[in-house]
Amino acid sequence: MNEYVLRTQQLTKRYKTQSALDRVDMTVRKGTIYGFIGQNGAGKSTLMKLVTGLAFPTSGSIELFGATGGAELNLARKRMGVAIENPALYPQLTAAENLEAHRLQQGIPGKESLKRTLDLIGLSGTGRKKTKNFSLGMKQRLALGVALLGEPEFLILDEPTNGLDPMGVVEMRELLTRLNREMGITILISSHILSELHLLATHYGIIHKGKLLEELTSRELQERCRQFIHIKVNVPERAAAVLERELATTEFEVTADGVIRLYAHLDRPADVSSALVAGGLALEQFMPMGEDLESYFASRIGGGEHA
Ligand SMILES: Nc1ncnc2c1ncn2[C@@H]1O[C@H](COP(=O)(O)OP(=O)(O)OP(=O)(O)O)[C@@H](O)[C@H]1O
Repeated sequence: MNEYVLRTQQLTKRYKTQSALDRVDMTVRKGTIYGFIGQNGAGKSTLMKLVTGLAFPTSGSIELFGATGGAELNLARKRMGVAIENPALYPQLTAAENLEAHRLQQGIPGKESLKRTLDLIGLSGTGRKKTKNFSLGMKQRLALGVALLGEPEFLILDEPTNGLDPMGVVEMRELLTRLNREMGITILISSHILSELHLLATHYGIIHKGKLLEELTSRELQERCRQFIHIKVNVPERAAAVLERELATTEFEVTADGVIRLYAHLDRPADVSSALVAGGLALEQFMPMGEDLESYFASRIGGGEHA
């Protein structure tokens, strides 16, 4: 899919001497869920504020639905729903009353959007319960509801899973997945925890100290975090033949230095080593390896320190 919802070019924001965003080229394609990952202070909120018009760039450009500036860009912003930082929820009001207050503030016609939105965010059963008595997960979903009132094509969500318990994270993930798959809404979502966006995001951008270090698809991330058994033997070609013949697998690769990475039989390491030894091979190294998501993230931003 090559239609862009958002593209930034060399987008830069400086606060006095502090550089919050440094020449960021970001691309969000239509229909995707873009996970924007970075530690606290990395620049995630700053980018979102620039895109939504809550702050102005020092330099660089923003293209939203093909619009690049002035009135055209402001018009394009109307196709966007936004939840950045703490949402302005009124604690004394119910979920429906909160939505109604925001509907009026945003000038969205028609009350019918209230019921539809409440159903969508799973809060239609909360009746007279005041928002102050909601769980954090419910408050986050209500904030999402506010962003959904204007039936946006593009949602920008700043850390909507922040502070949620694992169940809350799953609920938010399911809801966002539904919005994306069933309603075709493109989503830009930030988090400082990569694994929270796992199973949700289709694309990732990793930001560190204001610089976008990398953009990659979830498939590329999966490949990079793939688990394998690292095998070093005296005769790699014979080991390859043993794996194919005795363990009926071709899911391995032999690296240039003769190390085998076996991606299958990860749950049966004893069977693998026995087969190799029975094939007359001497095992020099044999260990499970691979990065998990968080260590991949740490290795990327660790590298960024020296960039
Ligand atoms: N209004 C401001 N004035 C001065 N510096 C700011 C301002 N807003 C942000 N910054 C600085 O810009 C940098 C990026 O901040 P930003 O809020 O974008 O990070 P973030 O990735 O969203 O992190 P967090 O999750 O903590 O919000 C930080 O160093 C921050 O201190």
